[in-house]
Amino acid sequence: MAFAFKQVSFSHSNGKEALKNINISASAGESIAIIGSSGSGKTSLLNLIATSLRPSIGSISLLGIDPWAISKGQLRRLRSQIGLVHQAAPIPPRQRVITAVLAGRLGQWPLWKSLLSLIYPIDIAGPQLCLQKLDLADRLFDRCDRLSGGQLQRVGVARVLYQKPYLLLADEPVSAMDPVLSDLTIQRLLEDARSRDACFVASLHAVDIALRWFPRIIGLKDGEVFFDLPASEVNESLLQQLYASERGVLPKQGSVNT
Ligand SMILES: Nc1ncnc2c1ncn2[C@@H]1O[C@H](COP(=O)(O)OP(=O)(O)OP(=O)(O)O)[C@@H](O)[C@H]1O
Repeated sequence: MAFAFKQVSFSHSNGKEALKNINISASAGESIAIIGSSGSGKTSLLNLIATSLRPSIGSISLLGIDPWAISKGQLRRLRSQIGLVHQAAPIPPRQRVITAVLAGRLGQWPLWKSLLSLIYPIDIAGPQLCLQKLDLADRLFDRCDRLSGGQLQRVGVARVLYQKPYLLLADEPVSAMDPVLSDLTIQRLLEDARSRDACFVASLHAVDIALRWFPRIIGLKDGEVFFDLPASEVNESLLQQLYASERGVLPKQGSVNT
């Protein structure tokens, strides 16, 4: 089992309950898209899998391990097997692209190697290959603040491809990309996960991309699992209900991006 949530609820420090009674699990090699309105809990869910957040209630198992019942050293090792593509890549602006990609393995390397990689690129071919897959190899030595939003997002994706985690998570990984690059990037992430039997979970606002590429779709609504279905069973009526606002105002027919 790649991950399992048992009766998990999560509240932010201000008391806002972002997730309620979540019971989901995924096997190695599975690819899942999380969809739902803004504020439905997608980022909170991914951050719980990434161990950036701890459940308020319930339990989580990641790669067969309870992350909150192990030592700090064991948690560090577990985290090195979990890769998260953030909504906005947390990359220092003056950093070179190659250094930003190398950072994917910081958690797997000894301290001396990690520190050295921040000063001197200790591997060039590895990051170059990851960037090549995303059509960005020509920017290897550029500074990150010279890149467009979509290019920077691809650096974040290249970093996780370089990391090769068993749990590959992505929070809106293609939100700043054009349709062609969005498809290419999602395809690359899926190929990478499948080739290593890793579990891939991505949150997406673009429902058409979710349905086109992912075999399993989880719809979150107001912090709860509204549906958890094969993509072939997700229809327009379910999507209308998923995205209906609390005041009952439905998006017009066909306005959901399928
Ligand atoms: N740091 C925080 N402190 C307090 N409340 C938060 C915090 N982060 C998120 N929330 C709240 O938790 C709920 C879930 O937020 P979350 O970011 O998980 O949603 P989301 O589905 O990822 O949204 P989006 O699609 O807009 O990124 C929302 O009501 C949000 O306002």
